[in-house]
Amino acid sequence: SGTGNDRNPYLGAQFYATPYYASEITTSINSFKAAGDSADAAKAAQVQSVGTAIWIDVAAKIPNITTYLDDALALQKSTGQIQAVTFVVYDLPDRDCAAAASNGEFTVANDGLTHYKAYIDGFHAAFAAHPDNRIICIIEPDSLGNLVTNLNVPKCSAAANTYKAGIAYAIQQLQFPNVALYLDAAHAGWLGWPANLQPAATLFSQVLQSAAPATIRGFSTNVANYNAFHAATPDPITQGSSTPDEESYIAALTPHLQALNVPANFVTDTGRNGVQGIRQAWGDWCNVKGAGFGVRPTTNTGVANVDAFLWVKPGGESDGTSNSSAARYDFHCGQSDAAQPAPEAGTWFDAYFQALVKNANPSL
Ligand SMILES: O=[N+]([O-])c1ccc(O[C@@H]2O[C@H](CO)[C@@H](O[C@@H]3O[C@H](CO)[C@@H](O[C@@H]4O[C@H](CO)[C@@H](O)[C@H](O)[C@H]4O)[C@H](O)[C@H]3O)[C@H](O)[C@H]2O)cc1
Ligand SMILES: [Mg+2]
Repeated sequence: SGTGNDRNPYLGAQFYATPYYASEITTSINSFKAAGDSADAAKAAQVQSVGTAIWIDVAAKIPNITTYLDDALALQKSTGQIQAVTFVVYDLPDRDCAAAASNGEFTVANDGLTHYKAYIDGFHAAFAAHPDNRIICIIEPDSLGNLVTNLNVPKCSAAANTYKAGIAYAIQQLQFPNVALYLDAAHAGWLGWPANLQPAATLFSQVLQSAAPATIRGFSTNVANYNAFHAATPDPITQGSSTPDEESYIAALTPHLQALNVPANFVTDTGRNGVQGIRQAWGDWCNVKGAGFGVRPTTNTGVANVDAFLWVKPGGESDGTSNSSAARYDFHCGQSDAAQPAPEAGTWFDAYFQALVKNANPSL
């Protein structure tokens, strides 16, 4: 199809490290230094050069796309190395419909699809002006997962058509020779269950048919989650599942996608999966205590149809507030395995970042 979806976009490229994440980390470097912990301060400094995805979670951040692409282009020219820049498209109306922590700015009731299309048009314009960058988009984490398992949640069922139309529009508008798209496929503990697997593949296929002839590179898994890619021994919480890790989930999903002629390449988030056995239940997702940075971004995944391990969720940015009186409080963020006190989703959680550094596996 002559777009960036025809090949692994990360091959031969550096994983672009954003100045923004580096600046957030400076806060924690200073915390380590203030505690006289120079060793961990040095480890934290290493993380400043690890590539993470850039979450465009509000329309006000659309100008950032150009800022980062210009910065990455300058870096390409000065180093002679291609910089793969990964964005997360994350602003659907009634976003995060089965939770409360990451509710977005648009609603279906308030003409959300119109606003969402304008948001996507902002990506289109920025990408059209940057033909020399290597660009990847992770499209709408959790969204289709919610349409597979949470249509019983009124907010999800009411938003279903808007999610599908919005995602199809995004796929159509983000077709460029230098852009690769990965649609979010949740994770092993969410859609890996036999009851969810075929419905997920069918839904992905339907969305792609509505976007045709526009296409994607494949799917992202484990975004903002903690699952092992390859678990030496299954985490107890996965008891009874035939897909106890991301590798087995991807292996199980792939034939369902191939049967529907849907591209079956993947990227998996390893940004917070260095430590297993830390969750009380597989559904626990909020600021899980004991988590550590996982395998650094690489194309050496060991699996032919897994293009790369990425750090999609920037470790250290909160999953959600633990303040039970806050508007966006979600009870998962107040559970026994959730680190507390935690700030609002997306804001810097210094203590959590410090723990990710200490618990990193492989170690920093
Ligand atoms: O034995 N069996 O055969 C069997 C069969 C079916 C079973 O049921 C399955 O159980 C699973 C595990 O509880 C559930 O998975 C959880 O679903 C939640 C949404 O509902 C997800 O939460 C999201 O997480 C995101 C970050 O990942 C956040 O960004 C986002 O804000 C947040 O909302 C959890 O990750 C995810 O782990 C499935 O729905 C459910 O169908 C269970 C057993
Ligand atoms: Mg979230």
